[in-house]
Amino acid sequence: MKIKAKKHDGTTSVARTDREIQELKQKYESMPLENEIKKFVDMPLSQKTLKGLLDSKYVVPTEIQRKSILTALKGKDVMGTAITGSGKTLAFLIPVIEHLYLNKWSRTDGVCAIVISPTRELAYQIFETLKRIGRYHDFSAGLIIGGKNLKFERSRMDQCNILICTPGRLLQHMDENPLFNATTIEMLVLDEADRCLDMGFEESINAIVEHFPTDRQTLLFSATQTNSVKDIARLNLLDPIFIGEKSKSEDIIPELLQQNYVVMELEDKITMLWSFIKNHLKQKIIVFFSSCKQVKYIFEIFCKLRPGTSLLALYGTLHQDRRIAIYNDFTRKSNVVLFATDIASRGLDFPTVNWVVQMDCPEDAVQYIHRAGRTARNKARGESLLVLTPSEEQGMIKELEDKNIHIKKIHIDPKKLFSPRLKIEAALAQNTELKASAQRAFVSYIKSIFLMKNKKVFNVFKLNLENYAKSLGLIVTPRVRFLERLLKKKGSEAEIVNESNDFVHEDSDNDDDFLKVKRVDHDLCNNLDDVTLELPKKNKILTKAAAAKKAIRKKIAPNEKMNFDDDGNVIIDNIKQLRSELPEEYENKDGGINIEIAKKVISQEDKYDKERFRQLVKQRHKLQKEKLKKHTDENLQSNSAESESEDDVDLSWLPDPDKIYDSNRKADETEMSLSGDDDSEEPSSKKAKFTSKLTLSDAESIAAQLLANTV
Ligand SMILES: Nc1ncnc2c1ncn2[C@@H]1O[C@H](COP(=O)(O)OP(=O)(O)OP(=O)(O)O)[C@@H](O)[C@H]1O
Repeated sequence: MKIKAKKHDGTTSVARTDREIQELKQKYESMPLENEIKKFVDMPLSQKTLKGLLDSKYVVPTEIQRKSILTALKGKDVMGTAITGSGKTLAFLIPVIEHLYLNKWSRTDGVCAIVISPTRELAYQIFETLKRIGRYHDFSAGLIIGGKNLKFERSRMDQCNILICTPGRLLQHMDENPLFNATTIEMLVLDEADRCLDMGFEESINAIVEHFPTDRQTLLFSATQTNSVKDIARLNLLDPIFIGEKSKSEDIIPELLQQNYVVMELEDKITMLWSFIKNHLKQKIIVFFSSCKQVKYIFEIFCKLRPGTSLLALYGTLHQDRRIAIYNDFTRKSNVVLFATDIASRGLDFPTVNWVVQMDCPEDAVQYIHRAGRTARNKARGESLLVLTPSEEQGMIKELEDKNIHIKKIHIDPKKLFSPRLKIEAALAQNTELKASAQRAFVSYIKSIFLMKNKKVFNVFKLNLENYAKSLGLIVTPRVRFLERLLKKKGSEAEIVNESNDFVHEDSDNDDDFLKVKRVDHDLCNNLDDVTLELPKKNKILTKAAAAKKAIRKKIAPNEKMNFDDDGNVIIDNIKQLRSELPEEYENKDGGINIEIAKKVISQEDKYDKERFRQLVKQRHKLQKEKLKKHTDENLQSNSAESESEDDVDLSWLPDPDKIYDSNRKADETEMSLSGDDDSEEPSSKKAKFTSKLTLSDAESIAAQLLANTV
């Protein structure tokens, strides 16, 4: 009975799914108009999707969702632009889920949709949203980002129906993973499309798109526009539908975002930031800097000074797991300050951020919009503060106004500023690592300014480096070697400024490799998404193998050691001359190593080596024998001399030795027989002095000597 019920249930569920799919397809043919849609339930969406949306408290679609979901469900290509925080993620995730559902995609069918995001954090965030709204569906999804276990991803990738990836990592899998089959892909989504399509990811995206079928559906979303015509051609978009307006400022800046800027000298920025944090202890704040090293240093020093609120830091050189942990930590907390580089500027949706502070002037208006857009999301209030130096003010404000971004200048009450300078100096005096970190931050900021494109805004020679160093707690201004070298080479500041136009900043520990092409082409690097390609070649370390190869290539004969005698003639070592002919022949040949010949050479040389060793052993034995013979001859001579002297002396008056030594005779004989074969090098007379049992002849010779002395 139970089994029957199960079977019965299963059959109905399949039938119900089929029926729902049929109904949805019919609805697609007569899509409701945009203004008829008040809630998600008014859209032709599957029950499972609607349930997922409802669970996540998404009831009323935002404008971009209303427009683009309906268009995308019809299978059209979409280029969607809407202000930051307006809900673009759901605008593409819902059509993706529905496409899989309507086409009855199952786990065994392979990858159907790929969503590409320029940063790992954003990919992670999209993946989390997908998990929430797609929880009632049976598809599988995978997060493919750099810094994660490549092997694990590789083994699971072909079982995923939806992949959320960063471009570099996706390309790596496409190139190296035989399990990955791109021909099944029916949908491609680029989130932050303008960033994905700019020169940093250009080649990666081109290479990725090449693998995909051309009849796929493509959805592009961003808060800022792409170079549309060129990109449409690159991505093979087919009559794309443009959604979103581009000209008015209210279309790119959230309504409830209050935008301010303040002008101050570079050396006052730290004081301002410290005071700002102290005055906003109960708020959630993101502070943007232009380089990892600045973020790292400010985070370290402010942690030491304990401002009285939680501090976090997010930058690209952190380990991926740490990055995700910090992301989650900041999402969860409400009174917290996050110091970040621009990896946090695009797409990240941190709830209820009160303030965005841009400590370093953004590269351009687009970067300004994305940074500022981390607050005032989805019709919430938020404030942004841009900090400019006097030399940056005019150029940057003009650039923003050109994009219809109107921003209010404010002045900070000097009474509200508390300088942490003395505390910072004291902390640096005690901690050399912190001091080194400050020096790195100093240099990386100078580099960032030097490499910025817009020279009307950024001019490194207008900075007061000495005062800036002091504001970081550095008594001595660090040397900026690359500037010194360039000044020496070029002669004038103006020329240097022009030269730096083609490059932008990237962190580096080494002053020598600071010039890097803006935003590396990611297919060239293995799995990272924010690495840069170096232009000048580094001084290569010359390995022994490389030196040997060079010598062979240039036909340089290696040196040979020669020994000379006192007359200046070469000493020829006969043993060393023993060599087989094969190696000589082999050495004279050009070209690489032939393993087979090399083996033969080794075995031949081995024979000669053994022969050489045998001869050496023979020589040694011969020498030992000669030495022994010489020694025995000497002993014999001394014994015969003794016996001659015995004959000359009259010993008849002495007592009979046989009687005296009779008792010991046996032992003496034994002793003699043992020592008789002894080939030790000590003369027997000397040895007798040290033994208590003397031989007969020794005892007699001693007695004779004693007698001679007494006479
Ligand atoms: N229909 C909706 N109802 C309620 N909240 C929504 C709805 N759609 C999106 N949101 C919420 O709005 C916030 C912003 O959404 P999302 O991150 O998708 O914006 P975005 O347009 O992609 O922003 P960005 O341009 O910065 O990437 C999120 O917290 C999301 O949960």
